Amino acid sequence: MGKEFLTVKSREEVEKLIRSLPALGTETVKVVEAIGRIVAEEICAVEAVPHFARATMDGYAVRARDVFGASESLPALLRIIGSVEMGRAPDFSIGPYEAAEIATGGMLPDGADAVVMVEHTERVDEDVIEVYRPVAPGQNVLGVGEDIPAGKTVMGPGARLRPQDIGMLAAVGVTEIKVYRRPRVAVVSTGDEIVPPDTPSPLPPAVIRDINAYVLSGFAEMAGAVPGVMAHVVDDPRELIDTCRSFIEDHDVVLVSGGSSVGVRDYTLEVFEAITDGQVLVHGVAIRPGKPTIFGSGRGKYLWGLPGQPASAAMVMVALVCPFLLQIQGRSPEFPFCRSVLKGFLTKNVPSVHGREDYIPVVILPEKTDEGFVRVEPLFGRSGMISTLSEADGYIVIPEHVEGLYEDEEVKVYLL
Ligand SMILES: Nc1nc2c(c(=O)[nH]1)N[C@H]1C(S)=C(S)[C@@H](COP(=O)(O)OP(=O)(O)OC[C@H]3O[C@@H](n4cnc5c(N)ncnc54)[C@H](O)[C@@H]3O)O[C@H]1N2
Ligand code: MOO
Repeated sequence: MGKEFLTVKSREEVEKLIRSLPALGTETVKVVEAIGRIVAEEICAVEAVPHFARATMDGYAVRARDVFGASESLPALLRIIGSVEMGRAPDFSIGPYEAAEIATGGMLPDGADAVVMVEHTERVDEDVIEVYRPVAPGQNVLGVGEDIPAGKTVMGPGARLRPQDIGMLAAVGVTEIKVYRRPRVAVVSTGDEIVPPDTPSPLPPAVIRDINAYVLSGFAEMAGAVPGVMAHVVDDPRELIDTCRSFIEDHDVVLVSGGSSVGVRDYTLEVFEAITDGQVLVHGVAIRPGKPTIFGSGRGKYLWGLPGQPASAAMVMVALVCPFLLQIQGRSPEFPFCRSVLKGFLTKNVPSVHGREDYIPVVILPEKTDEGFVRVEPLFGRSGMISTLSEADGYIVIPEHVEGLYEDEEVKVYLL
């Protein structure tokens, strides 16, 4: 394969390719350690939650028919026959015109079908209460299986576990769960001009501190991957091949930034061909920034070559690499990647070229329109700048065949 972009693909074509990739595999983990993980099995509730009728208010367990029509002027009189202990099944049952003290979460005694709140009663003496309000059957009670019916599927493959889902699993007694394996991602920055961030000031001339390794690793972690090694190699094909070969041994994915273009010192393509036995699936994508993106796979491992310009590399992460990382974790990804989506109106015209999908950083202005919609200010920084992205709240996407957007046009903002 030559050094030209022989196979520039549309973003949709690359998306289709990514969506066809299998998940890496599964592992069983403790539920308490599973926050953010993607579920790989179906979990059913073996028993109902709760498995007994529980009070949802502090008060008295009663038979609803005994307090029917009760009021301030005509209270119902009930005899107290006991007190429900928390965590224990009552050893008595409620008969006609009887009641038992019960706290929120207590088990309803047999015979009772409702709870009257303590504030709607008055103690007449040791054994008798007056009830001033009626209750309907089931009122102030959580019935058997009302939270989770027995046999219900509580979680299925592809779900991302949030704290509330961990709680659901705890409620049904599931303490271990099969999840998809998280990809381990190594990041390699290339370029003779790149020095580590801890290089003290004043920097020698013609060098810059490594930005991309940190940006790429951070995005990979946001997409659920395990950040692995970060390294820098100079522009030497042998060294890049050796580094990638060694990293791919104990990582699933290697991201290489820089050297993806067609310059004489751009070796990434050669490296990919050597490592993936020629399985370079993508060399060039019709997105801006990010055209010189390379993607290859072989023997269940993946290599991405990203443009060196920091803003370009970051945009390729959100447009393609983060969705890819979700796909191989068994989660059907959204394209592009973001934390959430917001709609708003543009404050300015945004030019775009036909034939490439454009990713443009934006800020959300603090003041809203009269109708309460957010105003979206495009940032026209250059790809070589990191400050634009750091300032941005998110980005907008202009489709491939649209030549720009107008001021006041409605846009979707992908928040980061
Ligand atoms: N004649 C042409 N020149 C360039 C073209 C083109 O089409 N024709 N495309 C430009 C675009 S757009 C991009 S993007 C870059 C892609 O270049 P490479 O992927 O080969 O990346 P490099 O040349 O290695 O680096 C580009 C730029 O980014 C800086 N860089 C690289 N790595 C890092 C890092 N880890 N941290 C911070 N900055 C980094 C590097 O110093 C360069 O300034 O090519 C354009 N040129
Ligand atoms: O194509 Mo470059 O990736 O715009 O910045």
